[in-house]
Amino acid sequence: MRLLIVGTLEGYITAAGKIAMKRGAKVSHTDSIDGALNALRTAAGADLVMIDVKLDIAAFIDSLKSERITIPVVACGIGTDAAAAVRAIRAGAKEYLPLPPNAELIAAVLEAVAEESHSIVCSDPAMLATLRLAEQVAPSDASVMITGESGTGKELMARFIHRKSRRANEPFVAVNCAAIPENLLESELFGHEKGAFTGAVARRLGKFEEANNGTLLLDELSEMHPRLQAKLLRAIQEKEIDRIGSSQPVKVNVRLIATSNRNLEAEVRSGNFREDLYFRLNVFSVAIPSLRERPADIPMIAEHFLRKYAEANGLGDKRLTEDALLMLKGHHWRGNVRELENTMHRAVLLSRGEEVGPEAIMLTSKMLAPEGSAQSSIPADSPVANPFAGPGGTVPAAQPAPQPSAPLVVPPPGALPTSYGPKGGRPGPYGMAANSGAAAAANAGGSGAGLGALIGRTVADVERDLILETLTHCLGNRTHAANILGISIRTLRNKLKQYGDEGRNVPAPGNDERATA
Ligand SMILES: Nc1ncnc2c1ncn2[C@@H]1O[C@H](COP(=O)(O)OP(=O)(O)OP(=O)(O)O)[C@@H](O)[C@H]1O
Repeated sequence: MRLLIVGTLEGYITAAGKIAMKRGAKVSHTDSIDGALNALRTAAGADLVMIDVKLDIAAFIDSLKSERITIPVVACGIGTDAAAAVRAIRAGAKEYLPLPPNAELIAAVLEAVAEESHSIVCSDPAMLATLRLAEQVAPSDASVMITGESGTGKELMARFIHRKSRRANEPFVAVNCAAIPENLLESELFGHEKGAFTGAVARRLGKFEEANNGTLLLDELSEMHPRLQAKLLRAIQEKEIDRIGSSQPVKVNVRLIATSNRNLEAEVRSGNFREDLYFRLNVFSVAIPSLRERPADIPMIAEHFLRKYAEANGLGDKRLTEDALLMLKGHHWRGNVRELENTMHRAVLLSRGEEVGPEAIMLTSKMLAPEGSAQSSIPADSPVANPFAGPGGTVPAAQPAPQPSAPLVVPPPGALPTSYGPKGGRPGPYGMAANSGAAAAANAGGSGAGLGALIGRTVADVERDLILETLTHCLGNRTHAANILGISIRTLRNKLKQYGDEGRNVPAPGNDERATA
């Protein structure tokens, strides 16, 4: 969940931001409406805007509409100013939150948005069986290892488990171990005391303490340096952490979920990953099948993103033709759901009228992930490809897969009293801080128009241009560029390092990315 705070919130920015971060949100801030529009147009994006009621909310919402950016806007002001609240709601704000910020109210708004943006759309028996397994283990405090190819929905699954757990009302905190350099990751996880190292100007709590009583997701754990693996193991065993520069251990109560798109057993065998840590984290193993292994999900997920991006871009209803559907079903989805999402986003922008045919479907993965690269699949015969196998085979066997039935949208479990029963409404109207339609269309159109000009160039050459162009388009924001490209941030960083070493001009990280908590 990305929250953008706009304006001064009467001096309560820090308080509101802290509450939101405790609930797992990534918070960024800008002073003005122009700054907010810039952030939403370009790299940073957001899932929710909290705006000071004193700013011109009507003008802001008009600009969003005219640029076809769909995002929920919540106005914030001093509680007693009823007239301002009415004005804000009339201008199009979804809610009015009184200041000083109230933790429960902010949590409720974040949950409502998350409910829309973290739905798992599925109908394939393989995925339904995996979900049932995740639901079974969620209420326990056991550590869970979620494996699966890049972009299969591992983080989504981690959130699902958290929301189905007894910790659902406590923070969900995610750390991407691949995105943070090793020397910063230690302080990110365990925190530091003032003066612990140059630049440590104040005490900072780490993610373990932030996630206290809740769930900590260690994303792309396989990338963690062995020295930190040892410290992590101690934290798990002793249930306490040591902030850098402190000799006073701090007790923590955290449920750990780890993800990896590498075969961690192979990493253990090759000595890159500690076996004891692997067994500590892999008490229960949930392997998400790739899209290729759950073909029945493809039409549903494609339709889901078609609706989402048509709505985000202010376009009318769209539907896929049979030919387009066949094309999607037959594709080898390297970037998995994320690649399918980007494909449907492009299709929405390229198609005219209600029907989306094959001409609007631009499949790019072959250019992005050569065989054998870090992005490529966990082999189907790998132990981690089996959803039901934990270390030592201790995991209860899965129930027989249900028969395919009506398509299901699995909302976050907090919203779901029983199992993953069908949900009436259309999935996910929120959660798409889409770029402006015009910019994205120009982008998509550009890549389509120049295909002839690519002949004669090497794949590596084209890949480099695509990556650097996308990064420039995203004003240097690595996370956003990786999302658009359908590759992991680790792969993007490796590529950028290579281009830098080759003397290419690599855009610096964007301001918003640096500012994002
Ligand atoms: N079943 C699904 N229904 C709807 N959206 C999905 C589904 N699975 C994945 N997504 C979407 O695809 C994108 C990638 O999902 P997510 O980040 O959870 O994958 P991941 O496996 O953690 O990725 P990575 O390997 O890069 O860390 C997200 O935008 C997510 O919302």
